[in-house]
Amino acid sequence: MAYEKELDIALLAVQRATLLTKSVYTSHSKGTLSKSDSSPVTIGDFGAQALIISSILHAFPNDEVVGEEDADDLRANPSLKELVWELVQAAKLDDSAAEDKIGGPIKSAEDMLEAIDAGRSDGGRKGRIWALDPIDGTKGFLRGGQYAVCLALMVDGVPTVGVIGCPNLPVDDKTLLDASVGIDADDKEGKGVLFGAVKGEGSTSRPLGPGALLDGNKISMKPLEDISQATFCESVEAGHSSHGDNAAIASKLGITKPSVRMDSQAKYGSIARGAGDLYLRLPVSKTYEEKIWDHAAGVVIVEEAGGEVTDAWGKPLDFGIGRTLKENKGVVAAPKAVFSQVIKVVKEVLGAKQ
Ligand SMILES: Nc1ncnc2c1ncn2[C@@H]1O[C@H](COP(=O)(O)O)[C@@H](OP(=O)(O)O)[C@H]1O
Ligand SMILES: [Mg+2]
Ligand SMILES: [Mg+2]
Ligand SMILES: [Mg+2]
Repeated sequence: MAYEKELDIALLAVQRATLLTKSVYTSHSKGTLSKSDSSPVTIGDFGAQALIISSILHAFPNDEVVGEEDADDLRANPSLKELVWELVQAAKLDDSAAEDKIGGPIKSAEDMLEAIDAGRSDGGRKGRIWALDPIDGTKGFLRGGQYAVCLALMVDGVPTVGVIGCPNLPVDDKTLLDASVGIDADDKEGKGVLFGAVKGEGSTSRPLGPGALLDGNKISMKPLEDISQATFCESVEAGHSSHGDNAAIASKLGITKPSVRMDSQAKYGSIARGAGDLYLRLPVSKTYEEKIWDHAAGVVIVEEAGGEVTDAWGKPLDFGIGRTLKENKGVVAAPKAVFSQVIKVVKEVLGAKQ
């Protein structure tokens, strides 16, 4: 299989990072800071970014990484740095051969900061660049909702390998989406899924536990004969995606089921395994640029499960122009068979607002 080693390392790296995020999820103190754009970041985000970048650079020392976070706040705040360092030291895979493949423990707190800062690549159209979202859906993570640890390898600007770890999603691929999946989520018995995909090779899911070492189950989007029967998902946060526009689109498509709101790229994983059908992310702000790490992994997983993903105007997402998708607005994902029907209505709704 193409990119077998990359997928293997990415699965193990995400697996290990979720050990850390799960311990923060259930802890009272999440060390939350507010970033310059006033979005939240926690000790879980920093710790997961350190672990994953150190895994990737151990296996592929010449690759670049575009990571969401940087270590400035930790360098300025020694006690916060110490908290993250304790978490990072505690996150270890049970299987020692697997742990060795991703380089074993990080050696020192300074190495940890350097690993976090190795995510400062500007991205681009040439070569091998990983896009990393150490915790996607940080607001969900803080609220007790869904969140995801997301990693993708882009080759010459094209998302080629994608891995998403969702500690709070039901492990069973057959669990259909309803409102309960998105709210009051936990990682108890029967929860935790690891999605993986390689371009041209299909998408899989497996249990997030020690499951990174098992073969994945093939997943695919649900065949949808009648679009009015579709279940669509969208962000919980109304500031991230326009609930009003999404609802207008659903209604024009004849969809009567209420939307399923959930945080993070758990939405991409869910529709890829047929638990829901459509993902609508209609822009709220005219100036916001979607970040490549919020979509790269999800796009490979949905495309390889039989879906199509474009922006809200039907334009292909361009991951090769830097850290953001600045030439795109919004995101729409749907099964190939109904994609043109969906995008036509999305354009009508957006066009009416111009
Ligand atoms: N105005 C905005 N429009 C769209 N997305 C936004 C946004 N502000 C923040 N985001 C992004 O929305 C992501 C979460 O998406 P969702 O709503 O689907 O859970 C955040 O990822 P992080 O949580 O990794 O910061 C953040 O990058
Ligand atoms: Mg963030
Ligand atoms: Mg994100
Ligand atoms: Mg994030």
